Amino acid sequence: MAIIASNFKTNHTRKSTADFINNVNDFLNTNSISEDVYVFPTATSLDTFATVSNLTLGAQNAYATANGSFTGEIGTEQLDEFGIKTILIGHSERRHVLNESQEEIAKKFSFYSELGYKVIYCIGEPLEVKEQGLEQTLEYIYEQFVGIDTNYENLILAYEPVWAIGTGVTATNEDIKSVHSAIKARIAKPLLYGGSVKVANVREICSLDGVDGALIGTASWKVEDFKQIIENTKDL
Ligand SMILES: O=C[C@H](O)COP(=O)(O)O
Repeated sequence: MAIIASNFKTNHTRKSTADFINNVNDFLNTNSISEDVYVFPTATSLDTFATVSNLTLGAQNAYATANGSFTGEIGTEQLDEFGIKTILIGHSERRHVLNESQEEIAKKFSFYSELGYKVIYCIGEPLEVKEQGLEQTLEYIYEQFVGIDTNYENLILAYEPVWAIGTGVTATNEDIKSVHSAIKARIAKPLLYGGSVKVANVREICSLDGVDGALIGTASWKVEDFKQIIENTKDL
């Protein structure tokens, strides 16, 4: 059974997020779909929704704190208000656009894992590393596990090559298989693929050996497309 996750990034309003969640919830409920589905809205659109048990709302990011003086950040006090117990950590845009260091990421991981949060932990290499070959790629990826307890029970991994994110260029099946099998050989955790997953290729990608689901940005933001993605990966 595939795990399907939608990362809204900086898209959707409170209203459109609520419409999206309720629509997906009705879809899962009516069609008795039991895939694990995650939605990561913006922090301002987090809310309490009555959903089926296999639809989970998560935070795209939060600071390693309950509360305090961290301007612009949210902590567990704000997440608790909506019962949010799932978080993305190490996303490529946090690493490469917001310049979060591995040390900060590891600190965040420790904080949220100690609280029992489900963590979707992202790893992936930029283009200049990929061009150096598989060995360098894996070396780069393994550095992203420094300080991370990969035995943590509530851990899901997501391999997202930076060059494939939001570019429309999906990694080839061979690329995905070689990186996934190497990571899987080291870490026995569910492993999602992310990077230009689309309605048309999601089933093929999620059927590959070592791929347990997909973390999707762009192609998941229209609710009809996201429902089609869920439909396309049914019964895998
Ligand atoms: O979190 C999702 C990934 O960054 C993939 O984004 P994308 O589907 O727009 O390439």
